[in-house]
Amino acid sequence: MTKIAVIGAGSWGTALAMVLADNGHTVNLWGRRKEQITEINSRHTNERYLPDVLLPNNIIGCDDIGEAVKDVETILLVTPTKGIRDVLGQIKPHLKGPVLFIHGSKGIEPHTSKRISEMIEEEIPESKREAVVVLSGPSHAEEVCHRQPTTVAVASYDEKAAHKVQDLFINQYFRVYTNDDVIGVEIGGALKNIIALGAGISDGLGYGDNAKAALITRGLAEISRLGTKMGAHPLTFTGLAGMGDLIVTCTSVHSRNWRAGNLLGKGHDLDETLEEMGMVVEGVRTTEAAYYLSEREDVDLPITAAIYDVLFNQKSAKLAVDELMGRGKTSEIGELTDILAEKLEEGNSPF
Ligand SMILES: NC(=O)C1=CN([C@@H]2O[C@H](COP(=O)(O)OP(=O)(O)OC[C@H]3O[C@@H](n4cnc5c(N)ncnc54)[C@H](OP(=O)(O)O)[C@@H]3O)[C@@H](O)[C@H]2O)C=CC1
Ligand SMILES: O=C(CO)COP(=O)(O)O
Repeated sequence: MTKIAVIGAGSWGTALAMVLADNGHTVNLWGRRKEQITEINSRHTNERYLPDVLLPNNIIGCDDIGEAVKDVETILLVTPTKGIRDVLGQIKPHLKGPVLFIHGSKGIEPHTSKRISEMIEEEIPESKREAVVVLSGPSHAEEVCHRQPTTVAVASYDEKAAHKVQDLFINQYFRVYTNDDVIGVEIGGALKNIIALGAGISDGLGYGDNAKAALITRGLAEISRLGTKMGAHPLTFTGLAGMGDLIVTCTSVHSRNWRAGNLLGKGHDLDETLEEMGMVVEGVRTTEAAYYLSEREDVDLPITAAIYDVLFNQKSAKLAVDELMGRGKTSEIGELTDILAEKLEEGNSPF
């Protein structure tokens, strides 16, 4: 059994710590608030993030990040994307030998447009990294913490590391698949949050299931286009980190992105919405990042652009939907096949 540091004691960090603890590993769960760590160690609860859940005794709360990562061979990062570089900076001075880095966060950094694995590679010297593995898929913490059947993908360029992480997490309620498409798994997990905001907006406006199915499907089309252009395997988007996570995030009341979108669709502005949520809504910053990626990669992302205007340019949600529906005529898969043809012509086959 292994000793693992989980960095981020929010809903997802705590739920993943529970999976690891159920598998017999000792988990140092780091959070930045002393009172939360005292609660985890004395009452074995994390009421703010996972109400009414009893945590296994082999989860040890730490508010000192140096203590949390001391003598561990594996570090799982699960803070919101905006905190990733900061925690990596705090961890770095404490690393003695190479460590296996896993991350379960879903986002892209605005302005740099970096994926989280790229941030890890930038912040942690190669000599201190055994490998980087991404964990993503349709997995609401609220269900995982009740040990409800859940599936995820773990992706790494290092096949052995992906299998190691599969072995760390897999159990009877948490089934883990490996994948070697790091770009696809990260892009799918991050961009589905934008589409979930859109699904929430659509529901908030009172539109029905047809509109939601359209958003999920055409959302998947634009995620696949951007991801494939960036070097992902297009089939990854039909899998757990693509279609799987889109379905769960666009249709579940657990989704913070869907709930935030729902408030926006009902007429609340962005500040009111984020204040009401009180938990991370990754889709907001990821919309900004994807908007710029769309320009950089020259890939049309009409739903993302519409949501960008609703979030940052005060466009009314109703007008954004009207404009999306009134766009010029296009074919369903033509743009993706053009991207694939271009890749093949350049000798950059994603297959
Ligand atoms: N919740 C879920 O079901 C899932 C979430 N994810 C992803 O996991 C990541 C974390 O989400 P989740 O756990 O749900 O978020 P929560 O909002 O539930 O919790 C966020 C946690 O991160 C801490 N935190 C916030 N900002 C920073 C920062 N700048 N530096 C360090 N720590 C910080 C918070 O601390 P404090 O309490 O002190 O504010 C809190 O412990 C996100 O990228 C999300 O997309 C992925 C799959 C499922
Ligand atoms: O990623 C998630 C489920 O797979 C969680 O989504 P939210 O951040 O929208 O709650």
